[in-house]
Amino acid sequence: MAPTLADPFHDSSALREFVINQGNGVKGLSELGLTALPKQYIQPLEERTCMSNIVPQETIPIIDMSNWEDPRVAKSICDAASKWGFFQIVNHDVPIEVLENVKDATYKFFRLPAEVKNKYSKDHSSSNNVRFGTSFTPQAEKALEWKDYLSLFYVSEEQASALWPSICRDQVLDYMKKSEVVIKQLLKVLMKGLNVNEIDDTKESMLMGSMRTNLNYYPICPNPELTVGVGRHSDVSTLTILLQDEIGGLFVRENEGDNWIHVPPIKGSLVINVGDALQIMSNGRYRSVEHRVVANGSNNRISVPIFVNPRPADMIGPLPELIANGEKPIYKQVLYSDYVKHFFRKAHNGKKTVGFAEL
Ligand SMILES: COc1cc(/C=C/C(=O)SCCNC(=O)CCNC(=O)[C@H](O)C(C)(C)COP(=O)(O)OP(=O)(O)OC[C@H]2O[C@@H](n3cnc4c(N)ncnc43)[C@H](O)[C@@H]2OP(=O)(O)O)ccc1O
Ligand SMILES: O=C(O)CCC(=O)C(=O)O
Ligand SMILES: [Fe+2]
Repeated sequence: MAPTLADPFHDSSALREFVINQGNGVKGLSELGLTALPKQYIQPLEERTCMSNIVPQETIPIIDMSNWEDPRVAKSICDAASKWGFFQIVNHDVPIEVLENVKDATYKFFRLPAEVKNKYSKDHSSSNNVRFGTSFTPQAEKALEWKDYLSLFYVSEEQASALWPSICRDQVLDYMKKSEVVIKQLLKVLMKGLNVNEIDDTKESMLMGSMRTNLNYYPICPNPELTVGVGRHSDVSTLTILLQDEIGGLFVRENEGDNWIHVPPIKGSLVINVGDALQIMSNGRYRSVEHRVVANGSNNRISVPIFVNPRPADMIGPLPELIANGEKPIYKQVLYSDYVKHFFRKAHNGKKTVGFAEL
């Protein structure tokens, strides 16, 4: 039964019950028509987005992928990965219908009744490879985040057929499959920029041996200025390929300072960012940069990142080619699954995860 509107979630166990245990998520909270944000979502002042720190005149690079092998295009990709850690690509090979279909499928999944979505929650899912959840790591967070998600770890078509929700399975598989071409193009260019001219099977596994797609849903929020959609973090991936809708709200940190730059939605584009695994493998030459998502008081927003990762059992560290060239390693070898577990066991705290691999 839904709680009444007069201070319905003063008691945190009632909030947990409604949002997490019953699978209503923040979408369910939003649809109750609350007039004030429950206190559990109020972020400390320093974590809220302050408009005076937004630099409206700055923008991350927009790169046309139609001539990706042209040395000037390749240079702009490597420069963007070193300077910004973020860029948008246009004229890539992922068909627009594939992108529209996965966005439609995302809405369809989140419109399912709570009890159906809840079959995929941490407590009910038959596999760790499919997880419906809310916030980031609710058990470790002092303040919750205003986001629900479905996370799908790809093992095989057979496993996806058996375990993934049928309402979005084919559209997510198609998006992942069609994105592989551009992922390989980007990795080829980025490796060449490090003088790594051959990507053999071992290297390919380390760069893109496992993939996870998240469907993110950020519902309308009663007091968006008091909370966040996603707190400051860097991704633990090699690369992230992010599809966002037309609403906007993703911000990227500029040069480790206090300034944040908006990533404007561009129809048909994909946002690319370097993750911690590539920062570590490139010995810091490519940067995984902090980003965050604001909450929105007027519109629901969705995004669909594909996290391109090493395999959980891979040891990652600075690439041997860089060290053989006389470069001093700044990271040690770490087991990727240890790195990921470290990330998920604590609340979002900016760039601190990479400290786990520092020498
Ligand atoms: C959710 O909001 C997010 C997510 C993000 C994500 C950013 C990324 O870069 S995701 C890419 C992560 N890497 C991978 O997908 C590699 C593949 N990972 C795995 O196969 C496994 O998770 C493992 C690393 C091998 C660990 O397996 P296992 O030993 O069986 O342990 P698990 O129970 O699977 O997980 C350990 C611990 O982490 C939590 N966790 C794992 N995956 C997720 C997930 N996708 N979403 C949420 N939480 C996850 C899990 O709950 C476990 O915690 P316990 O408390 O149960 O110990 C960026 C920003 C966001 O807001
Ligand atoms: O929704 C977005 O724009 C970004 C989400 C994000 O940073 C993530 O899921 O890691
Ligand atoms: Fe992210």
